[in-house]
Amino acid sequence: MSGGLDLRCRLPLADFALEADLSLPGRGVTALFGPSGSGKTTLLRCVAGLARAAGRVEINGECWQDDARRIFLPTHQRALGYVFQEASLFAHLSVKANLEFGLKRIAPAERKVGWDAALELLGIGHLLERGTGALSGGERQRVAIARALLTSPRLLLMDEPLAALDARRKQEILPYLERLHDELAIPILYVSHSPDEVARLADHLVLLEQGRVLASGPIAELQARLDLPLALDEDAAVVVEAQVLEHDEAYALTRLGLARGSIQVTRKPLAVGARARIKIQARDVSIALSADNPSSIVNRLPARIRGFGEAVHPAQCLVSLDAGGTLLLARITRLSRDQLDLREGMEVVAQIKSVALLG
Ligand SMILES: Nc1ncnc2c1ncn2[C@@H]1O[C@H](COP(=O)(O)OP(=O)(O)OP(=O)(O)O)[C@@H](O)[C@H]1O
Repeated sequence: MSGGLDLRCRLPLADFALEADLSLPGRGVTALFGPSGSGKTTLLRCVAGLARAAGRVEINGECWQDDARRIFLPTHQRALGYVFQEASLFAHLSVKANLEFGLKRIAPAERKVGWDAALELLGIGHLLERGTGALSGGERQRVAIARALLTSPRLLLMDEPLAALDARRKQEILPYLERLHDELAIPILYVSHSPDEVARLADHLVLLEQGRVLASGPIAELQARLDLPLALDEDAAVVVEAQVLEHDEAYALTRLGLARGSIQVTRKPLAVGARARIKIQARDVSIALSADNPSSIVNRLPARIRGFGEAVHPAQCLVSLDAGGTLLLARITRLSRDQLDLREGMEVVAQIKSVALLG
């Protein structure tokens, strides 16, 4: 395999065994998601060479481990950046000196992320002369990420980088992480417990359970699957990539284009043509048999029923829908399903009551 991340890791520990075979995209953010103790950190440690799993680790054509060929690069020979929950900066050095430490590890000819680019991406140019003790938690984390980037990694490992921050700081730092995602070609493996973070940042999702891969795939596909725990969450939702088509100033609405068709959201300060990631919760999607009936719901998309699943509450069921290539999840009552006589393959209208713009 030349492109992408090829991870085959087997690591038996005392009461736990990691067994992961993953082929992941070579760019963008892959989120590792799963309950506490499912093996997320252990997998990152195996990729970093900090834990000695059996198997193979190949990053966009660069081999870091292949037992069959007796290759095992020690961590310091793997071009990776590792960002932890708590930023591990050198306390006695200024921000600038911390960053220079990252940069100096790489010969100038091999640098892929320049000094100015890293400062700009993380918005930390004004902090250079500060001591690390004079930084907020969010600033510390941005400096730690910039330091990791200055080592020009071929892979960035992030283990719950926002977990130690309060809600406000999290919101403050998320836009910077989104920029990394949009502007860098470096793939990111991102461990998180937070469905919100995952929805905002991830392109690809790996669900882990007890050391095994429950599912791996594009985020929208996994979120719409009825056989995975994600669909059972009270806040179950799908993310949808959309594009700003136009603004309707008279009604203060913005129209977003989907794979096919479009939806309208309250006026957003976005340029026409800009990409927008939106989240549609299962509880906000209802189903009608046709679009003929007048309704106050603005967003109504023709859709085909892909299947039904059980919901947590026995009064409800889940419906997976394909609205012209956009996958949606609806949570409706079983009573409505039977009264409307909904069946797999049926053409219906998905009515979307509310859409959240992420970011
Ligand atoms: N060195 C070790 N020796 C024995 N068991 C270990 C070792 N390291 C981790 N484990 C066990 O492996 C399992 C997976 O741990 P890991 O930290 O990878 O999970 P996680 O999904 O990252 O969890 P969390 O979300 O709580 O951080 C746990 O049961 C843990 O106790």
